[in-house]
Amino acid sequence: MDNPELAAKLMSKVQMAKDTKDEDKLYRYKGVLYPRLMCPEEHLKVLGTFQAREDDVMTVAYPKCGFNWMVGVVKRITDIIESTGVKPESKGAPLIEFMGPDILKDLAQDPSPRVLGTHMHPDNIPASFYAKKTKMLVIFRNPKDTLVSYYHFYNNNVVLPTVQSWESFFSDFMSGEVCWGSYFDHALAWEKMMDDPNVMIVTYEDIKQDLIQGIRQISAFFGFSLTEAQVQHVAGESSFSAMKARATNTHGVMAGVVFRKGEVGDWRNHFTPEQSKEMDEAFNKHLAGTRLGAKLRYQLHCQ
Ligand SMILES: Nc1ncnc2c1ncn2[C@@H]1O[C@H](COP(=O)(O)OS(=O)(=O)O)[C@@H](OP(=O)(O)O)[C@H]1O
Repeated sequence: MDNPELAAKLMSKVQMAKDTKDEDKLYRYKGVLYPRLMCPEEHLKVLGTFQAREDDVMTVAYPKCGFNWMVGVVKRITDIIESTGVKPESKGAPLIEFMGPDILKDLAQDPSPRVLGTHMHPDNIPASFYAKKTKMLVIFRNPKDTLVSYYHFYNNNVVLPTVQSWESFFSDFMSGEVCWGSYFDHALAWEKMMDDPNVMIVTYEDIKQDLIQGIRQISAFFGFSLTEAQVQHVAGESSFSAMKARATNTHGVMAGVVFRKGEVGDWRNHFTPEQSKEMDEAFNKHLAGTRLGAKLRYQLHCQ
């Protein structure tokens, strides 16, 4: 793995998970479930004091919406900036809620631009990101594929409890009883920020359809100017197969857990007609008529 410190840390979490009972793996903080081994309460408690910078490069996503993909893209873009002499090295896992007080202290010394990320609900992102007007790239994904990806993630990730059944996970997801809370709560909160010039919302499905255009938009949003050849290079390095091939280096023991299938529409292999209808109704109830709902092109990808 590129980062031996991160590799060792991930390995130690895996070991700890093996010694932890399933019922102890999650806990609730302010009403929302979180994975205890990755972000214990002391991590969440110090988040409020996080000092963001105006030039932090921030990626935000509800779990399983394509966070690692976008972080991969952003890292490739900042690597290019680095190699032109603007930026020295960047560190491994960028989720601020996984860091804890010591790593956060070190991070304060890191040179800009820092590549950061979070799965936190927008209301729980440290206030300094909003105060500093830090640019935030948000990736969303259709809820049916998000649910399927999350189901496999729970089952393959030792830090999370194994789910009892597909049916029970389906119902937990629908009621928001999963880590980081309800998909719909996150979506509705971002919907309110669609006009914020410091927020850019993209969808997994649109980026999958046109990665090159996505990279052009993302680099322009963060104020990085790439040549067309550099855009093509980043795209080549950010395809699912390229990222999966590098995953043992970039994600250590989590490689196979994070880079699973990388497709649009896998929900068709999992959902019963009744579950599909239930999700359609939930989507209509929460997101029909919203701009984020339209952006997700639900009818195209989920019906
Ligand atoms: N390069 C690329 N192209 C297409 N798809 C990709 C890519 N990288 C990751 N993925 C897929 O994204 C899903 C994981 O989402 P996250 O990274 O948000 O998961 S996490 O919550 O941060 O663990 C997960 O989706 P599923 O395969 O459907 O489970 C990954 O395979």
